[in-house]
Amino acid sequence: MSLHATLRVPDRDVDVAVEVPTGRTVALLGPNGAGKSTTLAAVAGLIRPAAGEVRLGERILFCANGSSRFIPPHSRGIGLLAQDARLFPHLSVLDNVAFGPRSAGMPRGRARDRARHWLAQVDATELADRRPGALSGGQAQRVAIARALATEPHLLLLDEPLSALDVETAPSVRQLLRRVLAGRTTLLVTHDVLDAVLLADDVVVLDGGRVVEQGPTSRVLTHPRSSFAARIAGLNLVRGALDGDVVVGPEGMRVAGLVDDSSVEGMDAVAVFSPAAVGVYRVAPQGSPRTEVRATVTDLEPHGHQVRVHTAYLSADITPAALADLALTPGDEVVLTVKASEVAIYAG
Ligand SMILES: Nc1ncnc2c1ncn2[C@@H]1O[C@H](COP(=O)(O)OP(=O)(O)OP(=O)(O)O)[C@@H](O)[C@H]1O
Repeated sequence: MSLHATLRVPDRDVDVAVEVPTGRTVALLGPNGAGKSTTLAAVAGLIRPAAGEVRLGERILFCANGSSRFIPPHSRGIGLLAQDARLFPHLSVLDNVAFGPRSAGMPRGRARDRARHWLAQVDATELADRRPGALSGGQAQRVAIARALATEPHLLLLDEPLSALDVETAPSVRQLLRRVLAGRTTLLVTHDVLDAVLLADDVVVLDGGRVVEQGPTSRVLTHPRSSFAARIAGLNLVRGALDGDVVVGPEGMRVAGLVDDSSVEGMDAVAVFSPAAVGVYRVAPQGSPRTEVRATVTDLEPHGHQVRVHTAYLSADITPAALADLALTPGDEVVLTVKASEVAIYAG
């Protein structure tokens, strides 16, 4: 069933429209305070927006446009999975998973059969008799996934489902989610680009309580139009007006590149390029490319086998040997160069 949500929560300055087509997974991405959790909470019915509508299939779950309607969370046909498993400590794993169907009126035996089915789906059959206190974080999250699915919800809401897991456990739970989310209508809040790539068909990027970008995951990450999407995709993005084949960005920064057909002179455009395409120099090199930016190093961080040099607007990846040669530290002035052939320019 598809989700259509338009939500206005003025006291949090959130005003968004989000759609999840039937059987697809949409990731909500964005910086801290962007409005992701607020959007999820409003769809789940945990908060009541001042205006808007939430529709799941043909059913109106919430409406505050003229008429008024508010279906409580437990009657929405929505499964919610939070960061931590939040299992009932006094119930066995089996009864935790059977709890939803039981609450919906299913007889105990059938509810337990259904719970066993879903525990098998998440590779947790052998945990059925344990208490939640005797589970690892990854096991508990598997059980929580089974519990969310056991109610056979029309929509699944996932709020940073892997963020409480350690780095060894997260990949296997991510794989499990990839399996169980296939063909399900799901809205996923995440900070992690891997979750978006591996789990989501489409992404919606929020910033400051507004949708700033949306589209298929692969397009948003290869051709970002928002600085947040560019950052998580590990790309540099300069936004500005197009002047010939140059984007004129903040503080007069000029970045030349290959202009996509859709870009039109004078309109807002973005120049996008990899940090690996950026050269770093103490003094401007002879015969340098047309893009040359003076900048101050703000930070240095390891990045795979390279070092990522951050400045106010751009980042560059250089080898440790080059770093040693340049003897860079934060606060140093550098010249950054980018070849136009490495820069994609398109409408912003
Ligand atoms: N319980 C609350 N009461 C009032 N304002 C809130 C509450 N929770 C969040 N806010 C505010 O609403 C705005 C959106 O926050 P929200 O938690 O939805 O963002 P988020 O994108 O989920 O952020 P994060 O990634 O940090 O979880 C922020 O300005 C935040 O300060």
